[in-house]
Amino acid sequence: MPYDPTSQSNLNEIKTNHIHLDLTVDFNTKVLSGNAELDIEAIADQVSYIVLDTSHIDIRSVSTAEKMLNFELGSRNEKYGSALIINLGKALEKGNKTKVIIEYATTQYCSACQWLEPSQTVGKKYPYLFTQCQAIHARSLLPCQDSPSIKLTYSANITTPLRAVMSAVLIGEEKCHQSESSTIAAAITTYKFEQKQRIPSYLIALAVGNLEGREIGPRSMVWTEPEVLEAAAWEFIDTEEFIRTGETLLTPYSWGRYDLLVLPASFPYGGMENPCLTFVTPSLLAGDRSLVDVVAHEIAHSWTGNLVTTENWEHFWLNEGFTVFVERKIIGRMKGKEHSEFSAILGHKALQESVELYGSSHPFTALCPCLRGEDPDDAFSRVPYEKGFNLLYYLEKHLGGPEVFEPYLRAHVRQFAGQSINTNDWKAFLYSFMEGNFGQEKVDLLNKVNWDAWLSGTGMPPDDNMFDDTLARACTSLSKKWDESRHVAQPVTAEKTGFSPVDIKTFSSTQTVVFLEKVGELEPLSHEHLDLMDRLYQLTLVKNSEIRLRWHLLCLKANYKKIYPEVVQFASTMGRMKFARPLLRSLHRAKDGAELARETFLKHKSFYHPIAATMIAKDLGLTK
Ligand SMILES: CC/C=C\C/C=C\C[C@@H](O)/C=C/C=C/C=C\[C@@H](O)CCCC(=O)O
Ligand SMILES: [Zn+2]
Repeated sequence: MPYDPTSQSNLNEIKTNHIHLDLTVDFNTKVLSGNAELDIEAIADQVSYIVLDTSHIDIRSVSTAEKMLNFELGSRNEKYGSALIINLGKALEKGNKTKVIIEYATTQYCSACQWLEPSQTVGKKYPYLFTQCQAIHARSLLPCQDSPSIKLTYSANITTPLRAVMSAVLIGEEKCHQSESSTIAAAITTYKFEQKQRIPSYLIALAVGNLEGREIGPRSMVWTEPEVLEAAAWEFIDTEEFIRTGETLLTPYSWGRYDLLVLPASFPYGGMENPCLTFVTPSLLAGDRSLVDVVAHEIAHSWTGNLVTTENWEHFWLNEGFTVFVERKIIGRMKGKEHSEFSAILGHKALQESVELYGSSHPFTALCPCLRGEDPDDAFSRVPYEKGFNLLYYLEKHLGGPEVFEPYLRAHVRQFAGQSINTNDWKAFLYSFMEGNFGQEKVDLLNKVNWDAWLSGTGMPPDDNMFDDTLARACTSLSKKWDESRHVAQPVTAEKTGFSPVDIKTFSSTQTVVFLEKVGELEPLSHEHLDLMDRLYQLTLVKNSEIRLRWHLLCLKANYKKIYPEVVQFASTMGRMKFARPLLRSLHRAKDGAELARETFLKHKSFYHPIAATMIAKDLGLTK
C-alpha cells in the first residue's frame, strides 16, 4: 500500500490510471479553466468515495458520463490544501473502474502557476505562463492524487493564443479563431498532447508563451523566446551526447523526445526534469557551455526519478542522489574522471552548507527525513542530492568499484522502471542483486555498512569519501595566498602582494567558483583586499551566474557595501532560488543590509515564482 504523508488522497483505495485535461488559457484573467477527466480504478473493495488533492482551485462540478456527483471540499490544510471528497453514489469493488469529470478553474493563489506580464519576459511583447509542480504543487494545477506513488498517463488539449508546450509529445494542433485580446493578435489554437508513459503528477508541466523551437539533435529541440533561441541552441549542443552516454551507462532512452525549454529568469530552479521537455533556467546561458552539467543532470532523471520514482518525498534521495550519481558518471565519461570528482568536491561543500544552515542535528539533514505534517519545500536542500550521492559513491567503492556497481545500477533501473519505490525496496534489491551476482562476499560487505547512520542519522555522512582533487589544488593554493596576504601593510597593492590577473587566467569557471568558495571559508578579507581582488580578476563584471553568486556572497560576508547594489540587481532579476535565496539571506545578515533585503524582495515580489516568493518571505522573517 503506498504511503504518502503529504497527500490527502485515499491512496489505499484508489489509483488514477489516466488524466485528460481540456483547458483554456486566459491571459487577461490569468486563469486556466476547463475539465480534468480522471480514469480511476479501485484497489480495495467497497470504495464509495474518491478523495483528491486540490489547492486553491475552484471546483465547479463533478460528474461521470451518466450523472452529476455530490462533492465537498474539506477544510484547508495550510500545507496540503483542501481534499476534494467525491461521493460516487455507489461502491466500487477492487478492479472496478470509473471516469470522473471535474470542471474547475485555477485562481490567483495557485502556487504551481506563474503568470508573467509581457514586461517580465525577454521579448517584452507577450505574456507567459509556466508551471512548476514538484513537490506538491500539481494539486494547484488540477485536482489529482498528488503523490509520486501514483503513476499515470496523461493527455491534454490546451486552447491558447500563444504556443503551448508540455511534458508530453505534441500530437496535433487545431486553429480555432482569432484572439480577441487587445495584446495578443494571434489565432487561438488548441494544442494536443499525449504522455504515453506513466508518470507521477509532479511531472505534469505546461508553458505558454511566444515560443520558438530549433533542432539541436536527432530527438531534441530547444524551445524559448526568439530573442534567446540562438544562444540556447549553441549552449545546449551537447544534449545528444549526454543522452547517448546515459544510454551506454543504463538502458535505452525510453521517452522518445528529449526537448529543452529555456524559461524566463523567474524560473525557480536550475532545471526541472519534466519528461520529454526539461525546463531550464536562462542562467545556464553562460556563453561558454560551462554550466551544462544541469542538462546532464536532467537527462539522468530520465532513468532515475522519471522511470524509477520515489514513493513519497521522504525518499526523495532515490530521485536526486541517484541522479547526481548518474550525472557525474556521464560527466566522467565525457570529460574525464577529474571533472566528475571536482564536481563531487563542489557538491560536498554544498552539502556542508546545507547542514550548517539547518544545524547538524536537524531532522531535515537525514537522508530519509520524516515529512508528516511538513511542507516538502521546507525540507528541500542539497542533502538528498549530495548525501545520497555520497552514499552511492561510498557503496560503489566499498563493493568493488564500477565493475560491480555499474551492472547493479543498470539492473536497478530495469528492476524498478515504471514503479515508485522507497528506501527499503531499494536496499532489498541491492542485497539480492549483490548476492545473486557476486555471492555472499558482497552481502558481508553490505552488512558492514552503517545503514542507520547513513539513512536516518542527521548531519554529515558517517563515512568520508576521498575525491581526486587534481582540479581543486590550484584553487586551494591561490586562496591560501590570499589568506597569507593579510599581513601586507596598506595600501594593499598588486606589487606588494604579487597577485595579478594571470592567477586565474587558466582557471575554468568552476575553478574560479571553488577558489571563491575557499576564500569564503576564511575569515573575511579586508575591503582593500576585496578591492584589489576585483580590480585584478574583474569579478563584479563577470556574467557567469555561479561565479557571480560566490563573489557576491564573499563580499557580503565582509560587509563590503560596494557590492550591495550589484546584489540587489542580481537577486531581483534572477528568480532561481539557488541564487536569489542565499543572496537575499546574506544581504539580510550583512551590516545595514536587512532593510535593503526586505525592500528588494517586497518591491520585486511579483517577479518571483510563487514557490520562490514563499520561501524568500520565510527566509527574511516576513512570514512563518
Ligand atoms: C528530503 C527532501 C524532502 C522533500 C523535498 C522534495 C521536493 C522538493 C521540492 O521543494 C521541489 C524541488 C524541485 C527541484 C527541481 C530541480 C532541482 O534539481 C534544482 C536544484 C537547484 C538548482 O540547481 O537550482
Ligand atoms: Zn534533480
